[in-house]
Amino acid sequence: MNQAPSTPAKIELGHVTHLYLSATRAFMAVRDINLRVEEGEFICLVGPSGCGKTTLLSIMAGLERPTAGKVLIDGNPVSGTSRQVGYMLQQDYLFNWRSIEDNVFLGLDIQGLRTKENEAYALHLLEEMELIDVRKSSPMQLSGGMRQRVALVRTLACQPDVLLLDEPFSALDYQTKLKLEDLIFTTLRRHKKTAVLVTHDLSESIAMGDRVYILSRNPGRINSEVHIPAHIRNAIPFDARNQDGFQDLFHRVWKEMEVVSDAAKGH
Ligand SMILES: Nc1ncnc2c1ncn2[C@@H]1O[C@H](COP(=O)(O)OP(=O)(O)OP(=O)(O)O)[C@@H](O)[C@H]1O
Repeated sequence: MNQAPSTPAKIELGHVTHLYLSATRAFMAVRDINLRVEEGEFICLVGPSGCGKTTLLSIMAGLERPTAGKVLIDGNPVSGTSRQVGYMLQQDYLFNWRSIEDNVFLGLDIQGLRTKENEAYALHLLEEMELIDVRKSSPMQLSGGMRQRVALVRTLACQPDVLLLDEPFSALDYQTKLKLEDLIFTTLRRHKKTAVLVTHDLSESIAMGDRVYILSRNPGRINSEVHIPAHIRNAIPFDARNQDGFQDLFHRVWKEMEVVSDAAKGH
């Protein structure tokens, strides 16, 4: 992770500004965002509602083209969606009339990647996620946590290098969320993925991330960046929360959030 600055970052945003334009107004969602995510890093974006977290993920995914600034993956400009980047959302978007396996294979079909080899890889992922026994079931028969695991398998089956995760745990009960955090963390590490997680849960951001960016809003800007020490970032999220220094980091991020939230209210 300590690469020379000349090495292209896995993801780089340089002076990114984005305006949403409508017939009557131009709204600046984010302004002058600079960030670098190295290969294999896991970074988290936190900040008050409306600070532009989802906008930044959409820009990284190539779904939105920024009004100004550069967006690079491996040093190459992002000009649209690519199979190199996987996107996972709070909602799982599974089709209830298709089996779990067929939902996963559909992801491969859409990307034009349906080969015997990739099907076998998808089944291997279903096995890793302890879903192989339910592969012929309908998503309707699964719990919320299982459905999110299927959504993750569908994303990983296309073998993206980069995973963009937009509040993937927020619709789950607390226990399921903690288990899924651990599973996703270990899976992404094992497969050496680069990840960007958007979350409102500060504890989750510290437990999962190598670094946490705290954004302010109106317009969205990076307010600060917190580096998570190795003994916390290398522990699985559940254990990370019990490591020395975790509470201090939580207070630090909490205080930063208060600053940006007060600023947004005009205090
Ligand atoms: N398509 C759009 N058209 C106009 N404004 C938009 C559009 N999408 C987002 N916005 C505005 O841009 C700002 C940033 O939105 P965004 O969804 O990126 O924030 P967020 O930090 O992800 O919010 P939340 O935490 O509530 O999900 C908000 O003020 C939002 O209302």
